[in-house]
Amino acid sequence: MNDIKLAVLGSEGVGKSALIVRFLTRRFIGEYSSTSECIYRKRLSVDGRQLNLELYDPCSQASEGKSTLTDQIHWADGFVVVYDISDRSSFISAKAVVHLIRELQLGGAKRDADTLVFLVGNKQDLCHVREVRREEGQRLAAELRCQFYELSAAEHYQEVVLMFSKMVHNASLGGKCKDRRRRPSGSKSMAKLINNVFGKRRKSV
Ligand SMILES: Nc1nc2c(ncn2[C@@H]2O[C@H](COP(=O)(O)OP(=O)(O)OP(=O)(O)O)[C@@H](O)[C@H]2O)c(=O)[nH]1
Repeated sequence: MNDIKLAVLGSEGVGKSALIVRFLTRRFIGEYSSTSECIYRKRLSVDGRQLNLELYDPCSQASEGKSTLTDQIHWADGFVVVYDISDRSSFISAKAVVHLIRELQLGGAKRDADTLVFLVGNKQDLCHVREVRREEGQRLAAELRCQFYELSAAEHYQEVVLMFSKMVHNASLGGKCKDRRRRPSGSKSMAKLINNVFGKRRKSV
């Protein structure tokens, strides 16, 4: 069975956990406990093939033994790089992350690399306080050779599932799945994912 490793990256509070939880549980839950980075696992069937999906959710807070962004990029097959459309600084961070992915991929001769980086503008429901125009996201994605999505983990279940499904599909093509790489850190089961919910104290939007 093949493993697909996806990293969901982006600056603090952009909604990385929210997107992952939406995809894995169908639910949007306002607050998440994530004091440590983690990997969630899901078994999927794609085009009749059984796949083990590993989804890496970094924790933005500094913690001892935390993997570096470079470790995370080396580990993953595909990347969902998230920014918050109501926070321009998160857009600038997302751009830097995609640049780093491209830089580290240069030596790696990864095939199909263009299809394995998605730029995602999250929190589309906050368009009344938007700081990043959709066209800017589209332009950046074109410049960086990424696929672009603008959506809302809070309001768009189908879009979130479609986005992750497309990434899984892309990563499953062409023998992209790597076998043994160092895991960025610990892993978590679905039970732990559920346990994380409600634990984190954070300002709601
Ligand atoms: N309005 C709105 N709020 C969202 C959306 N997605 C996430 N949030 C909120 O944004 C805050 C941060 O969400 P998280 O999923 O914890 O963000 P994160 O990127 O995992 O944050 P770190 O783990 O600190 O890096 C929470 O209060 C969420 O409820 C969205 O689509 N719309």
